[in-house]
Amino acid sequence: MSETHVIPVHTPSRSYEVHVGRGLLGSAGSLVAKACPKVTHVALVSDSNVAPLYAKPVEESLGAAGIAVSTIIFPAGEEHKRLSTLGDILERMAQAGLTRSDAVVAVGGGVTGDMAGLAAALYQRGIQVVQVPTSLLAMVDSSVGGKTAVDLEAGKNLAGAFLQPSLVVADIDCLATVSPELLRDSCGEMIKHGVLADEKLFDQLREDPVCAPGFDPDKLVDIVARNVQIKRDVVDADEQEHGRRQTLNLGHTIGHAIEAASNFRLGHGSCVAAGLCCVARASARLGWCEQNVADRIVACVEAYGLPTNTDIDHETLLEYAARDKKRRSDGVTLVVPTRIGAVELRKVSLEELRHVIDLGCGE
Ligand SMILES: NC(=O)c1ccc[n+]([C@@H]2O[C@H](COP(=O)([O-])OP(=O)(O)OC[C@H]3O[C@@H](n4cnc5c(N)ncnc54)[C@H](O)[C@@H]3O)[C@@H](O)[C@H]2O)c1
Ligand SMILES: O=C(O)C(=O)C[C@@H](O)[C@H](O)[C@H](O)COP(=O)(O)O
Ligand SMILES: [Zn+2]
Repeated sequence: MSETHVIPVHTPSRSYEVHVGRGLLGSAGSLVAKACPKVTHVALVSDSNVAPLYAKPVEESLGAAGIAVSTIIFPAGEEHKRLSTLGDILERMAQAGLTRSDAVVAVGGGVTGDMAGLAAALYQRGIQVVQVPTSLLAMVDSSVGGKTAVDLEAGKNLAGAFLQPSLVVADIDCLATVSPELLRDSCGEMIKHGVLADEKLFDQLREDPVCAPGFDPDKLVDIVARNVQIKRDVVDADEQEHGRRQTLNLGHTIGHAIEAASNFRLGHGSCVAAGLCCVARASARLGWCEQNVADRIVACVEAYGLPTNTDIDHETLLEYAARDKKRRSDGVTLVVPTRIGAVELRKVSLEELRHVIDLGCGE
């Protein structure tokens, strides 16, 4: 059995620990009690797929630590990451009698973490949240860094807040119940991390695909921890995305557009993978990186069986991409790979973005 990694995060608004290991759900209660000593009651928020699998062990562990639990379950799926579901969660928190000294415990994938985190940010103007990610994507990305949001008709994550968690508990054993498709989808964000910060991780992911059947869970603990460190380094340096944190959006300008335009038919990680390939191809054509960089990225995404392009028409992609949160009056900041392990931010006008989409998403 591999060791548990404890990764400290230090942002201006909060410092906390991310625990990554195996068999951690049973310790969730004592970890919460230590990280949030004043909390006596939590709202455990989970979706309709994850709750039947993992709510009980977390409830029991919290109970054993002397913490009362009110469980709130919402219907699973990105299509429910909406203001209406958020409103329902908030009403149920109020009915349960949560006070400002209580907390939310999010048990689930990125949708649960984003929505439960936003509920915590809003409830009585802000209470603590603990993230217990159960999808690989949520473990390596969404549970860390404090971005919370719901989608609007106009696009992804357009209403949200920053709220750093007080604790993250990532139990790799939860991945045993994840479908091969979801596991593959989550790898999109890990490939992104390799491209933006760590060539060694990128090569490791390429040579030994994490989504292959029977992948060693102990090895996965180390890989998840490395991904968390990459994200932590960026979030520590720029909590609220004034500069460097925008690099974590690599692949997302086009990826989010694909996700919203396809009405969430494809998972988030798959859209990021396709968006990453598109921006890499365009970058090579524009001389922003060597052709070999784009070829390696596309080959890695292909090795995971993830999409490397989209058939959505370019006008629609541009429309959604223009509503991106990196849009300012004079254009959009695009994240561009310069080599494997490094990226740069490039300000492009909407006309230039149209050209990037034409070059990157063409035949
Ligand atoms: N806040 C951030 O920094 C951040 C970062 C990346 C992605 N995100 C967001 O995260 C979301 C995608 O996350 P996701 O892929 O986890 O989606 P998700 O939460 O919808 O989970 C995908 C599916 O897997 C199920 N599931 C989760 N864990 C499971 C388990 N252990 N066993 C069986 N089924 C399980 C869920 O019920 C769901 O049906 C998107 O909304 C994306 O925008 C946020
Ligand atoms: O944490 C971040 O910062 C990220 O950009 C991570 C992304 O993987 C994630 O999908 C995030 O939710 C996108 O942020 P958004 O601000 O573009 O919605
Ligand atoms: Zn993402």
